[in-house]
Amino acid sequence: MAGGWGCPHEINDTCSRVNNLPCDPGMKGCVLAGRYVFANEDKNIRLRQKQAREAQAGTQNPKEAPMTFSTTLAAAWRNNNSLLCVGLDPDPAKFPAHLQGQPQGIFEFCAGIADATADLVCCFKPQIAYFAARRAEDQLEALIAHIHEKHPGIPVILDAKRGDIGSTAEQYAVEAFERYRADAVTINPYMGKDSVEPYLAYPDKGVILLCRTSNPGGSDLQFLDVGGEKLYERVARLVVSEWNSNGQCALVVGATFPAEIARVREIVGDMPLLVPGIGAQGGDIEATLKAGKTAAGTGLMINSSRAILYAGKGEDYAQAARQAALETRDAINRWR
Ligand SMILES: O=C(O)c1cc(=O)[nH]c(=O)n1[C@@H]1O[C@H](COP(=O)(O)O)[C@@H](O)[C@H]1O
Repeated sequence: MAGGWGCPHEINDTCSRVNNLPCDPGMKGCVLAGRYVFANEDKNIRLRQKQAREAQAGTQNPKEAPMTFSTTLAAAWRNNNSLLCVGLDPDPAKFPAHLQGQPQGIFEFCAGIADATADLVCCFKPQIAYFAARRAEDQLEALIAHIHEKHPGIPVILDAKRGDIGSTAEQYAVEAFERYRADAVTINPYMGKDSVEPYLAYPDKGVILLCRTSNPGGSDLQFLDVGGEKLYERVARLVVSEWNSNGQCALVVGATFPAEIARVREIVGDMPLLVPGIGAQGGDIEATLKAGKTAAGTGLMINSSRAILYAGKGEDYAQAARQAALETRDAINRWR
C-alpha cells in the first residue's frame, strides 16, 4: 500500500535513496535528507536525473531544457568559450579605499567583480569563510541571488569544503542548496559515502569532492599508499564508480600537480574537474590543460581568485579584474 498523499514509497518501507530513512505517511510524504518529498517533487527528481544522464550522453531533448549543474556548466563552457572560474574570496583589507568600511562593502566588491567578468567565465566560486569570518553571510546570500538574477547561465559553486556525519550533512546540504541557492558545493570525502549522500540527494546540484588538493600538505594523506594505489586515486575511482549515479559529481585537483591531474583524468573519463592553483599559487596553465582537458577541449573549471580580484587597487578595480580575467581566459584557451 502506498503512503499517504501519493507518497511513491510503501508505508513502513524504507527510502533506498538516502540513509534508508523510513517512509512517514503521517507527514504526507517520505523523508528525504530531512525534507519531505511529495509525489510530484519525486517525479521532478526523476526527470532531472534523466536529463543529467542524457546531457552526459549528449542525447538530451532540447524541449525539456535540462537545468542541472552539469548542463548549466556545459552551456557556460560553450557560450562564454571559457574554462575560467573566478573565485570570490573577498578580503576587506585588500579592497579599494572607496569600499573600505562600507556596511555592504563585501557584497559591493564581489558583485562588481561578477558583473565585470560574467561573460568571461564558466562559473563563480565564493569561499564561505571570507563571508562568515566577518558576519557577512547575508551578503553572501545577496551575492548569489544577484549572480542568479543578472547572470543566469553562470553556475555558482559554494566553496565550503563540508564533511560530517549524515544527519549534520543534511543541514549543510540545506544551507548550501536551499539557504544560499548554490548550484554546487565543495565537499571533503574523508568521512565516506553516507556523509556525502545528503548532497547527492539533490540530483540537479553539483557535488565537488576534494581529491588532490593544491596545497603542499595535501600529500600528507592524499599520497598515502592504500593497497597498491594512492589515496587520491582511490577517491577518484570511488566517486566515478559508486557516488556519481546522477552524473552530478566533480573532483578538485590542484593545478600545482599536473601529473596527478592527468592520472585523475585517466580514472574519471570526462567528469568535470575544479582546478584551483593557477595565479597566486603559481600553477602552470599549459601543463594543466595538457593534463586535464577532455577530448572536447572542456572538462575543467580552472579557478583563480586573488590574481583576478586584486589586479587593481583603485575605483576601477572591477575593470582591472576584467582585464586579468580576459588574459587568463585567453591563456587557457591557447592550450585547448
Ligand atoms: O576547493 C577549492 O576551491 C580549493 C581546493 C584546493 O585544493 N586549493 C585551493 O586553493 N582551493 C581554493 O581555491 C582558491 C584559490 O585562491 P587563489 O590562490 O587566490 O587563486 C581559494 O578559495 C582556496 O580555498
